[in-house]
Amino acid sequence: MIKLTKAPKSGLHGEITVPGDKSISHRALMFGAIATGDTIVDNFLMSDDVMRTMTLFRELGVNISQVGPQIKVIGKGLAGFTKPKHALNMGNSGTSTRLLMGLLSKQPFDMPFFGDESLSNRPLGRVAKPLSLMNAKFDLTADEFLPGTIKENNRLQGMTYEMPVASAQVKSAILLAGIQAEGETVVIEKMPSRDHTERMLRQFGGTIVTDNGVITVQQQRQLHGQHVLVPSDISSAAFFMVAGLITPNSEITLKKVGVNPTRVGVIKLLERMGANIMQEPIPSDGEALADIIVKSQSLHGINITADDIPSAVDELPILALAATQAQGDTVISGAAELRVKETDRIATVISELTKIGADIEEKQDGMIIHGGTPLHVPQGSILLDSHGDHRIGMMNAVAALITEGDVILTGEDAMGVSYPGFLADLVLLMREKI
Ligand SMILES: O=C(O)C1=C[C@@H](OP(=O)(O)O)[C@@H](O)[C@H](O)C1
Ligand SMILES: C=C(OP(=O)(O)O)C(=O)O
Repeated sequence: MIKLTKAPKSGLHGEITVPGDKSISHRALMFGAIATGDTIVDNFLMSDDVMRTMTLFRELGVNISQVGPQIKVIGKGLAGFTKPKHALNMGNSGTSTRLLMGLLSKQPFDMPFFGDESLSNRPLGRVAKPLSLMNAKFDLTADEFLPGTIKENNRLQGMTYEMPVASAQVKSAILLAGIQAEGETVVIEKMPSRDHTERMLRQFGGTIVTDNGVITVQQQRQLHGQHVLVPSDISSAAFFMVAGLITPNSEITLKKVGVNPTRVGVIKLLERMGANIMQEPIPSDGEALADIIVKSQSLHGINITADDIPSAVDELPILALAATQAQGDTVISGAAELRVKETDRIATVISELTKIGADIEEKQDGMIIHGGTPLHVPQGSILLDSHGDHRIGMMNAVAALITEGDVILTGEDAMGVSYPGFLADLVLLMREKI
C-alpha cells in the first residue's frame, strides 16, 4: 500500500531511461538457449516475468549468468535440453507460456506446467490448436487453460495457418515450432503484430521470409549465439509519455526507447489526439531506437478501431487515462483482446478510473470515454487497486498525479512484472524543478 500525492504545480521534469523491453528480453533468452555458442544480452529486463523465463531455461539445463551489466546465455541447441526436475512454473507470464509451448513442443520428455491464478484463466487453445495441427501434443484443462502438460513428441510437421486473432504470441509459438518442423510453416497475419521473433530469428542466422503478412520458415539447422542490445520498452515509456502530456507544466525525455514500427501505436494514437511528440532517432544495428520528448499539451478524443489495436495493445489502459483528459469522446472498439490479458482490462480500467470521477461506458469490445473530466477523490481518500495487473497498477499511479485528494495505491507489487523501479522513477520526475 502506498500513498501518492498530486504532481507539483511545476510539473514533471527530467530524463528517464526506462528498463529493457519485456518482449525482446524473453526472446533473447529463448534464442540464446536454442542457439549454439554464447549469447550476450545488454539492457536485459530484470522483471518478474522475464526472470520466470530465465528460471525455466535454467531448469531445462541452460547456463545463464550475469556478467557485470550483461546477461550471458550458453546455448544448448534445440536438442540439448534436460528434463526438468519440477513442473514448470509460468508465474503470471503469458509470453513465457505461449512461446514456450511452441519452442518446447518437440522434446523427448513430458513437461507439466502451471501458472498463477490470473494466468490459469488465460486462453491457451489459441496456441494449442494450431500447434496440434503440427503434431504437437498438450494436456490442458477442459477449457484449454493451465495447469497442463507439454507432451513428449519427436516429430513436428509444417503447415499453413491463417491467424484468427492478431497475436504476436500465437504467431511466435507457431514460428518457434516451425523452425523444428518438417517442411514449410507459413503463418498468415491479417494485421501485423510485433515482429521481434522474426527479427531475432534472422539475427541468430536463421532464414525467414516475410512478405505482406505472409511469414514462412523452414526447419533450421543451427542458430548461432549473438550480442543482443535490448531497447528500452516503449510499453513502459508509454506511462511517462501520458504522464508528461496530462500533467500541467511538464517536460520529460525518455532515452533510447525501442520504436519498432509494430510497437509505435501509442505514439501514433497520441498524435491523432493532437499531441506533438518529438522523436530523435538514435543510430542502431538492431531494433530502431529514439529519444522521445513530451511536454504537457491539450488532447482531443478520437476513434480507436480494430486496426489500431495490435500495435498498441498493452498501452490501451494508459491511453484510456489520457482520453479522460481529452476534449470530447474517445471510442475504443475491436479491442476484445483486452478481456484476456492479466486482468479483463476493459473492466479493471473502468473500475479504477471511475472511482476518481472518470466517465466511461463499457462495451463488449472496448469502451467509450467521455473526456474532459477533472479527476478527484470524492471524499477522504480512495484506494486504487492494480487487481494484480502491472499495467493497471502503473495507470493508477499516473492517474494519481492529476487527482485532487488522497490516492492510495494497492497491489502495487504487480508493477514488478514489467517495471520493478516504476514508482522510484515517477518520484524522480516529481522533484521540484530547480
Ligand atoms: O509477443 C509478445 O511478447 C507479447 C504479445 C502481446 O500479446 P498477444 O500476442 O496475446 O497480443 C502483448 O500483449 C504481450 O504483452 C507481449
Ligand atoms: C499482456 C501482457 O503480458 P503477457 O501476455 O506476457 O502476460 C502485458 O505485458 O501487458
